[in-house]
Amino acid sequence: MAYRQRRERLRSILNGRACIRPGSVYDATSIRIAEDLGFELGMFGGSVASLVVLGDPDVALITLTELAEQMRRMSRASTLPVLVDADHGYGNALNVRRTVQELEAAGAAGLTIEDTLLPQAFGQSGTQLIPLEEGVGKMKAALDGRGDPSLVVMGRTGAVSVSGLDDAIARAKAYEATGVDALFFTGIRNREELEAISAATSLPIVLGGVPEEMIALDYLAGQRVRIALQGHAPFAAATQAVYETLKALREGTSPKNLKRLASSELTGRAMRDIDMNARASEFLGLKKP
Ligand SMILES: O=C([O-])CC(=O)C(=O)O
Ligand SMILES: [Mg+2]
Repeated sequence: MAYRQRRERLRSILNGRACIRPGSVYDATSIRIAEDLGFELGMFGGSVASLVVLGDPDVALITLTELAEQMRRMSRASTLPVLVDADHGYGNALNVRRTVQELEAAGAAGLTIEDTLLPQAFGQSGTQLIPLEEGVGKMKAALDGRGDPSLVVMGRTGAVSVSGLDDAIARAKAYEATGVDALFFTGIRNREELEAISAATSLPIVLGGVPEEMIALDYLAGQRVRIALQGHAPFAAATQAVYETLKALREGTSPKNLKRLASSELTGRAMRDIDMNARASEFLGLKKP
C-alpha cells in the first residue's frame, strides 16, 4: 500500500469519532504481528527505538539515521500506518525539518515533535521545556519539511506536568495555530486537566499514557481523544521471553523442551512465508511445498 494511503488511514482515525489504542511496534516482526491482529495503527516510541537499536534508555542518544532506518524496515515489512515519536526533532527547527523529510521517506504515517529540551542540559535535573516561541518554530519547520501533505504532523507537549496547565494550554493553542494536524499530550494527570485542554483547543488529541481513572475509550473519545497510547508492553514481553529462554538454555534445558516459543505456524505467518513460497515458485521455478 502506498505511503499516502497509510497516511490517509491515520487521518481518518484522527477525523473519526472513536478513540483507538495503537499497537506498540518496533521492528519488522512486531509490526506484522500488530497488523495481523487488526490494530489500526502502530506506535513507534522513542524509548523502544532506543532500546531495540542501542539497548540504551530514552536519553536522546539514538540518531535520526538510526530511527529512520528502523522505520524504513517496518514500512517495507507491513502496510500498517505508523506514528513515530520523533522526540524533539533531533536538534533545532532546521533539524526538525530534516527529521520530517527523513521519516517521510522512511514511510512514517505520522510523527510527533515535542517541546522538551533534549538532550538533558548540563547541571539541570528534571524535565525542561524549550520556550514556546522555539516550539512554534519547530512546528512550522516540521510542516515546511513535508513533501507529502498527507503526512501527519503532531505537536507534542508534556508541559502540564512540567510548567502547569495554563502553560500547556498556551502551548497547545500556539501549536494549533501553526497548522499541525493533531496535538499530543503527555503528563495529563486527571480528567480536569484533560477536559480543560480539550475545551481550549479544537484539533484531535493524542494521549501518551493516561491514569487508570481515564482509560475508558468512550470517555476519551468524548474529549476528542482519537489515539490513546498504552505503553510498550510488547517489547517488555519480548525481553522477558529472551531472558527466560537464554536462562533455560544456559541451565542445560534442551531446545526441544523450551516453553512458550513461537510455533512454526506463527513464525511462518510473521515471515509471510506463503507469499515468499509463491514468489519462489514463480520466479525461481521452485515447486510449492
Ligand atoms: O511515544 C511514546 O510511545 C511514548 C514515548 O515518548 C516513548 O516511548 O518514547
Ligand atoms: Mg519518547
